[in-house]
This record gives sequence, structure tokens and C-alpha cells, in this order.
Amino acid sequence: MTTQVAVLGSGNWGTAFAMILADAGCDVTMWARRSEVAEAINGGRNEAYLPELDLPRTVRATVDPAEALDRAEVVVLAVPSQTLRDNLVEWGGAIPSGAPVVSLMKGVELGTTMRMSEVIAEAADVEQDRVVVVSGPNLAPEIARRQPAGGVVACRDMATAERVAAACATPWFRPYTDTDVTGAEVCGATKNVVALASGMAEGMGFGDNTKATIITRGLAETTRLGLALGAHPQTFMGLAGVGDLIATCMSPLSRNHSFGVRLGRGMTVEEATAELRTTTEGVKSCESILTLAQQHDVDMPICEQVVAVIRDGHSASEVGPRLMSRDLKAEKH
Ligand SMILES: NC(=O)c1ccc[n+]([C@@H]2O[C@H](COP(=O)([O-])OP(=O)(O)OC[C@H]3O[C@@H](n4cnc5c(N)ncnc54)[C@H](O)[C@@H]3O)[C@@H](O)[C@H]2O)c1
Ligand SMILES: O=P(O)(O)OC[C@H](O)CO
Repeated sequence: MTTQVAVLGSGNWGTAFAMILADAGCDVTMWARRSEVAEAINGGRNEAYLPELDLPRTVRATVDPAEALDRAEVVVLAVPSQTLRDNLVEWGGAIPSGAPVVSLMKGVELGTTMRMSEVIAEAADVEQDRVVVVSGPNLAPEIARRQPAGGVVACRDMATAERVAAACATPWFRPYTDTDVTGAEVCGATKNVVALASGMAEGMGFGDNTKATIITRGLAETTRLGLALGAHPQTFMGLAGVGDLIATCMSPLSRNHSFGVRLGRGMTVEEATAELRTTTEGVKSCESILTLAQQHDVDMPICEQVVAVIRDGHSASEVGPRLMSRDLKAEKH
């Protein structure tokens, strides 16, 4: 039987994921903030975000969240991390009881340091066993071209993870199930911060040794944070961990990487923001991730220096030498 899915958020990832769901045989109703975006989707093409993608006919859109959520068997959330709580306050009551609620977001809430699954559970009053996280190396423009990729579908309840994985499995998108929601979320949020650092290195003219060092040490600090929060160690070696770090830290398609490149070339945060005009989650979440790490006594030197650039206005060229001149230490600690 065809699964009815609501996708709330019609930007890059919401649109590409709607296409995955439709290709997997689901009927999809998207919610868009702007009527022109909804109209464009109903015409078969989301011009504002993924203009080259011909959307399947089973993807429709509306500006009415209640209409999108009506009779949804699976609910997918694809909005910026920092607006999620307000969005859920508005939509929460219309989310059908029993439907898995899928988070596509990769961020940590400012002020509360809550992960997106925690925000969903609290703000929409959804039981943790039906909150699902999808994460992995999934750059929307490549997904929209139907290039083969894998992802992780994590839920505390394995049967729910399996149900959502079945709803988004296609010949070119291969979801792997997991129960480590915390690990998947820590990986997804933190890789954006590491990608900012990797981009800064590239923008300063450094090559692959530097970026590989940042990625690897970024993985070390991501793992430290995740383990402190109770995540499974293997998650960090998987698609949500090392897989997404590689994609985001190396690809010019990553917004976080591109933002970092601009900072490395000497732009200010305001200049880079004005030039890119898109959701760059690491810029917002670096501070909440650092706070979360401090709350758990976890050392995250790369994240700390990214915060120094983003929040405190230090230059990329100042923070690199700070990372390199710290006391020597054993690699595995
Ligand atoms: N783009 C990707 O390749 C990709 C891949 C995996 C995960 N993600 C994650 O998915 C999430 C969404 O990213 P995206 O790429 O779709 O961003 P986007 O900027 O392309 O789209 C964001 C969407 O949210 C809407 N929006 C903006 N402000 C809003 C508000 N106040 N209330 C409600 N909606 C609002 C926009 O209109 C747009 O439809 C992020 O957390 C991102 O890290 C993105
Ligand atoms: O474009 P970015 O930097 O938000 O990254 C997109 C995805 O998270 C990559 O998996």
C-alpha cells in the first residue's frame, strides 16, 4: 500500500528527500513557506532550490501545514535547526499520533544545547521511540541527480527505523538502520563545524594534508563528545560519521565548506553570509556544540577555534597557529 508522507520544509534537502520518497513509491505532500515555491513544486520543479530536478508527479505542495499533515503516515521535518522549535509549536498539534517523525536537520539548538530529536520530543510532544534521524553523506545537489549514496536511518525503536528505511530505499539511495540516535545527531551537527575549519584551511591556500588532519582530528573530537553523551563508538566510523565528514569537508557543494573557504580568504562572517544567503548550520551550531562539550567536560579544540572566528571575529589565519602550537599529546586521548 502507498505510504502517505508529509515533508515540512521545501528547501534543498526537503525537496531532494521528497524525490527519494516518491521514487521509493510514497505519495508526498510538501509544506512550503512561500506560495510561489509551493506553486513551482506543483508545476514539477522547485526553481528556487533545485531548478534542474524534475519532480515526480507524486510530489505535491501546499502552504497549509495542516493540509500537508492530514493523514500523513510518516512526517519529515526539513527546516533550519534554529527555527524548528517555533515551527513545531505551530504544527505540533496537527502531527498525526503514531506517525514516525523524521528529522533531516543537522544542528544543536542554541540556548538549550538540545539535539533535534530532543527538541521534537519536547516541542511537539512526540515519544522518543517514534523520532527518527536521517543522516549521512547526502549533499542535496548530488542526491537530486540520483547519484548513488547511502544514509543512516536511526531510531531508538528498530522497527520504526526499518519502516522509515523501507519508505526511502531506492536503487540509488541505500538507507542503513541503527538505534544510535545520539551518535547520528552528534555526527551530523559537528561535521558542519569541522567543514567550516576545513574550508578555512582551503581558503588560506593549504592542501590535502591540512584538510585530512582537520577531518581526522575533527572525527576525534566528535567521537569524544558523542561518547560522553552515550553514543555507540562504531557510529563515528559509519556513514553519519566519517562518511559525512569526508563529503562535507571536501566538497565545493557543501555550504559549510564554502562558507569556511570564504572566511579563509579573509571575508568576515557578515560578508560570507551575505554572499551565500543559505542555511549554513555550522555557523549557528558551533557555539551550542561548544557549550554542550563544556557542559560534559569534553575538549573540542577545532570547534573552539571555529567559535573564535564565527562568534568572536578572530581571523582564520590567527586560529590555525593556535591549534598547531598546543601542548603535544598522545593521538588516542
Ligand atoms: N542541503 C543538504 O544537502 C542537506 C543534506 C542533509 C541535511 N541537511 C540539513 O537539512 C536541514 C535543512 O537544510 P536545507 O538544505 O534544506 O536548507 P535550505 O536553506 O535549502 O531550506 C530551508 C527551508 O526551510 C525554510 N525556512 C527558513 N526559515 C524558516 C522558518 N523560520 N520557518 C520555517 N521554515 C523556514 C526555507 O523556506 C526552506 O524551505 C539543515 O539542518 C541541514 O543541515 C541538508
Ligand atoms: O551543504 P551543507 O554543508 O549543509 O552539507 C549538506 C549535507 O549535510 C551533507 O551531507
